[in-house]
Amino acid sequence: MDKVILKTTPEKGRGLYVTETIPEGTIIFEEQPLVSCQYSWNAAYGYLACEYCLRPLETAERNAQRLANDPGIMLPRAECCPVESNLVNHTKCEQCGVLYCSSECRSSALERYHAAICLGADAQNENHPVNVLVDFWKKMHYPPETCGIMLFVKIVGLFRQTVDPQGLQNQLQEFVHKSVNEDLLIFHKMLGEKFTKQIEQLYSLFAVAFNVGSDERLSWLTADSFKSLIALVGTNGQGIGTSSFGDWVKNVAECAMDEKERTSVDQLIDELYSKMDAFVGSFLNNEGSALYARQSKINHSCSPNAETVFPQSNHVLALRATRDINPGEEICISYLDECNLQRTRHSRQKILKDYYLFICQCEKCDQEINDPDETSEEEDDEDEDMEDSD
Ligand SMILES: C[S@@+](CC[C@H](N)C(=O)[O-])C[C@H]1O[C@@H](n2cnc3c(N)ncnc32)[C@H](O)[C@@H]1O
Repeated sequence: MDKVILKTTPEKGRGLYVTETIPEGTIIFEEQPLVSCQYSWNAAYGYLACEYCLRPLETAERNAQRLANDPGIMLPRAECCPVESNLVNHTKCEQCGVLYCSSECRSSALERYHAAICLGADAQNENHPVNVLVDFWKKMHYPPETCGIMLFVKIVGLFRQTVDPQGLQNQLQEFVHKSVNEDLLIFHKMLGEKFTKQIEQLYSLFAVAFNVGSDERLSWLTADSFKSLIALVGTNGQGIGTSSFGDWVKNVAECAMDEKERTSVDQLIDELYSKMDAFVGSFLNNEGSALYARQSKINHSCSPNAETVFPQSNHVLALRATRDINPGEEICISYLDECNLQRTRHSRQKILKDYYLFICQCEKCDQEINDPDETSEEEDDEDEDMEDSD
């Protein structure tokens, strides 16, 4: 029996609840996305990920060399790099050359969407309408990226190839939707004010690239539906980060080794992270985003009892309990990062309202309802900075 059920409440809409005790550390469920993609700038900067599942394709050593800008870097314990042992399985689309971590991923992509959107010999042709669209998007949305245009391109592919367009439409409708006015706010918050003005132009390029007007399966993709689709991704999209160097570091930490080797490996890791910090800053991962039907029903809490993780270093999401969860309790994750989660009720509510467009009604916010509506001096400064950058 499934230990998770869907329930609706007037305060938060749909949410996931558990039917039996879930001990801390349990993987509550795993989920494949409806669709996932690497961000466009991330790909353009040379971060190598499987086109289908976002698994890293660079060995940890090559990854470290690139991110630290030092081709002389050599990593010990090559057996701790999962990419190394899988290199023989790497493959590509024979038509356009995009890379896959395995023939299974290539087949899944081809069967689900890639056959309909493959650019073939035009993959590097910058004048091809799909490349013009991607380029336009990149000029609107510089790193740090929050959304990938390829998600929309792949959705086109899904609609062209599915045997059940209505079923796919229903799957999209199942994600939470906002009102048209809220959609505009989401664009603004996601991509900046400039984007709001350029959305019409983006839609024109999208419509040309995919002959939206003359493709029966895409006739629902009017300018307004396109905007709603972008807002849907803004509200429901889940970020994914994968890294072969990160995987190597984790695996090395679990290896048995003598003290001398441990000290030298730890020193090397510290040095490499410093070098990477100096060269690429916080951009260490292959990054992208995805839509998950089940995970998108999980509400936010300022004292969450679960977290989303990617234990297979690809787009397969796992929901892990971060404490024991009792029968009847709602599963909640945090939409805020660790740093914002530590802020006062006033600050947390403000960020959630400004960036996620809802008033948080979690248990912690309820308990702290009588806390003063003031932030510390430091938080006041940060709040002002955030408002300035809006
Ligand atoms: C990704 S969806 C989560 C599932 C959603 N409740 C549904 O009905 O599909 C995010 C939306 O859920 C609602 N939500 C999530 N956490 C909430 C909270 N702590 N308090 C109030 N509303 C919340 C907000 O409307 C938010 O925009």
